[in-house]
Amino acid sequence: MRLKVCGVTGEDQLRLLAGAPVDLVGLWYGVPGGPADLQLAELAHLAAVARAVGGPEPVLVTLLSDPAALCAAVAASGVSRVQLHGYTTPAQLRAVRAALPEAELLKVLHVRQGRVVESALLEAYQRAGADVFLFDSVGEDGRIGSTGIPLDASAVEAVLPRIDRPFLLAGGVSVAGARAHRAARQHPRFLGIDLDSGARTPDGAFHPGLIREIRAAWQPAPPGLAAALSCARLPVVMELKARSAHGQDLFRGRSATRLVAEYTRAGAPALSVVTGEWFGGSAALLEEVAGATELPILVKDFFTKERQLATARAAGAAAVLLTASVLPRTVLPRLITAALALGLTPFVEITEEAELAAVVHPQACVIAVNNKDIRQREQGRADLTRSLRLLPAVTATGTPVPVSASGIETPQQAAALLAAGYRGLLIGTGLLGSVDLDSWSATLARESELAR
Ligand SMILES: O=P(O)(O)OC[C@@H](O)[C@@H](O)c1c[nH]c2ccccc12
Repeated sequence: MRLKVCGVTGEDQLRLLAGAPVDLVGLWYGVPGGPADLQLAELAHLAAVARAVGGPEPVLVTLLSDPAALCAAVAASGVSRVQLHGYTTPAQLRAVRAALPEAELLKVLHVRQGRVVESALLEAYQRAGADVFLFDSVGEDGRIGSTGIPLDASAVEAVLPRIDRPFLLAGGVSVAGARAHRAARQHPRFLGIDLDSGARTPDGAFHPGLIREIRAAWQPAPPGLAAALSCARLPVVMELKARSAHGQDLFRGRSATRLVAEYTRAGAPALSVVTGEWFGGSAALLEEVAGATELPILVKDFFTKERQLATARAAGAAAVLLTASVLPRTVLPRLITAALALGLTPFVEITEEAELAAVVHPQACVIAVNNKDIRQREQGRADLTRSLRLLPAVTATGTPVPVSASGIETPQQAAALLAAGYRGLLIGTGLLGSVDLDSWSATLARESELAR
């Protein structure tokens, strides 16, 4: 995520921001009457200082849309990013694009009274050569730029399906505001945020501590389970399960935090936490794991109600287990849809091909074949051939990462399932019981290299 701080007027501010987590600084030029407006010479001087201190890169923020004036400002300052903050028309933007072919052009989209003022022109701006969009709120009185007014999330979300450029969000950006913009923050084209008043103490001074807090709050969540598995060298969801179905203690005195550290060192792309009581799990276990990792977390419990999914999400889940064999046929589709609406990946476990019929939106789900039988509380023996048998049917649903779960004990078994075409594995007991996790995962890496 990129963070831009707008309205810098002095060298001392640039030096202060060089030590803060800031990527871009906005220098105002051609903003008549604006509190941070600079003369051309000041703009050029501050841009030079910004380059010299090696901190955030400058952006020329302007209400101008005249190509000649903008060319002169770019030439004098050497700033190659231009934020067109006014009501520039697509034709004007096209002329600026032609005059400054190398510049990065950020077009501001104004949000006023619940809608994007330029909504009808989005495609035209894209065709005219806008590189980035920046949503900003307009004051009641029509004032634009650094209004401090919180940006309307639904107005932004309404137009996101139509834009194919990266975008920044601005307008009263604060720690508290991050929540309302969750959907936009998770959008693949979300580029970052732009702050002005939110970055300052009441006396107007920039405050690195505040900026750091806002950055942390707005940082998009880590990638979902499917993405994490697809990019992983070892696509193994490593599970924290306190007890086996037979009541055997699997943590053996190790804390959850310590296990998280061991799994992370072994290269886990994602973790699974069993919160179900049968397996000695609890909400406290999830809380401890969520506090100790940034990796996506799959929560394994017997979810039957939408409310439970929301609770899991709030506790830090990225994915939730939905067990096809124990959920009535009408309930599974409802829970899948509810999970997706909450931004959770449904991790749907099946044991028979027929159960796939109730899996809606398979492209957005991770579908796992459970090698044990959960209806017998996992007491029976594992049958890894079930995974091999069901793989073609699972793949045919269009799920991006078919997973084989349960009963995988050795790295050799794991490598064989990956070689057969599984894109992910879920392993608990085999890892928790191994004496040396690092060598377990090193063996798997070696075996799957050989199989390739
Ligand atoms: O420990 P194993 O055999 O590697 O299995 C892990 C996981 O699949 C298993 O814990 C599990 C599968 N389905 C569940 C449902 C609830 C709780 C736990 C589970």
